[in-house]
Amino acid sequence: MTPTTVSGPTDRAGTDGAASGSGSADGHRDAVRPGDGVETYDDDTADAPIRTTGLTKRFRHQTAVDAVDLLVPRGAVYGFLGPNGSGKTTTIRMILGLIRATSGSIRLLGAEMPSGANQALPRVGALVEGPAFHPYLSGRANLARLDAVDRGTDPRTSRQRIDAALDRVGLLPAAEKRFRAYSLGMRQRLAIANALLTPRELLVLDEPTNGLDPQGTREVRHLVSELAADGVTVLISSHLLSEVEQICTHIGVMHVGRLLSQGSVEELRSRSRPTVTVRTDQPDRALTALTALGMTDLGREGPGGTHVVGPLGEVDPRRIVPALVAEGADVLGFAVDAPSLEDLFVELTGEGFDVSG
Ligand SMILES: Nc1ncnc2c1ncn2[C@@H]1O[C@H](COP(=O)(O)OP(=O)(O)OP(=O)(O)O)[C@@H](O)[C@H]1O
Repeated sequence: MTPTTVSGPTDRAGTDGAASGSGSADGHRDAVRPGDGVETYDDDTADAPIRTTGLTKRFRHQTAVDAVDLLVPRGAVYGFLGPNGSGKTTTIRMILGLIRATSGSIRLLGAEMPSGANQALPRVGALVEGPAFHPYLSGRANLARLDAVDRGTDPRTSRQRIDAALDRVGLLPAAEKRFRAYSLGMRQRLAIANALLTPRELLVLDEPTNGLDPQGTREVRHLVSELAADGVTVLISSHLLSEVEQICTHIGVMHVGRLLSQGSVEELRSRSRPTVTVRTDQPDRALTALTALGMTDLGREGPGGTHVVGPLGEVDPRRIVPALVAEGADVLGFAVDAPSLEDLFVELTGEGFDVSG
């Protein structure tokens, strides 16, 4: 694949033609998607930096992206998640005007894409597949080279902007080191510095932690958090939930071209139902006690059916152990577990995220 960066009004943007059927996604707070599992946002999303409506891309007979209504609110760190091949990169490339949508519409920082590319893209820093860095040039010289070919930037301020970007990603002390001597994390931070050569309202990072070791992943995560704290909206794609979960305010889950779910992390977590597990020698009594509290869908698991398990529902967990004791059920173990986001996604997609990296 050809390495690509979009960092301002490049001549790639928008040259691939307009999205067909591109009705304007107006500022209304409309339903994100009329399907199961996809949330609407309660907050005001009229100025959402990214909003797609019915975004679709077909490659010959394959529908790589299928009617996706993506909504990235201002100030969000939006984790765009899904297994390999689920359509994340294709969606991102359409948003940035790098490929033509088959149908649907895209609003990027208030501009219709790709026709409004010149208006929107200078305010977007993007990392898609990584820029082509020269191994024998220093980090600084590499940025100077890329800055020089970006016709949207002012050459007179180049040095100053490069230093600011290197400083932003913590690479100023290593600015004169050759690129080939950089660690993977440093290389990725340099790529992000390239996307930050001018101030950006929105950063679009496609798999920025791909191939990084845990240290490099932490570096990128830390950098993204800092940028978000400065008010930059971030769309970050990953096939590894665990790599981005802790920095995301919002999450969207892609699966086979469809956006199965999106919403704030809070909303998604609130959808997961905590489960109660009681380990006891008297499971029948435990079942009686829990049923009397109003719990339903209870079952017995474990060796000899000694684990009584069921959803907590509306029951106050502090009432459970006293009720069990009052019923004469010895409590050998008691737990209330909230399912992780990972559990929720397994439920949604029928598969977990690729944990092999
Ligand atoms: N130019 C293309 N021509 C034909 N098929 C394509 C093209 N680009 C992507 N696809 C197909 O579209 C589907 C979605 O690919 P895409 O790269 O968007 O997924 P992804 O979620 O970004 O996965 P990954 O994390 O592996 O990049 C895949 O089945 C891929 O093979």
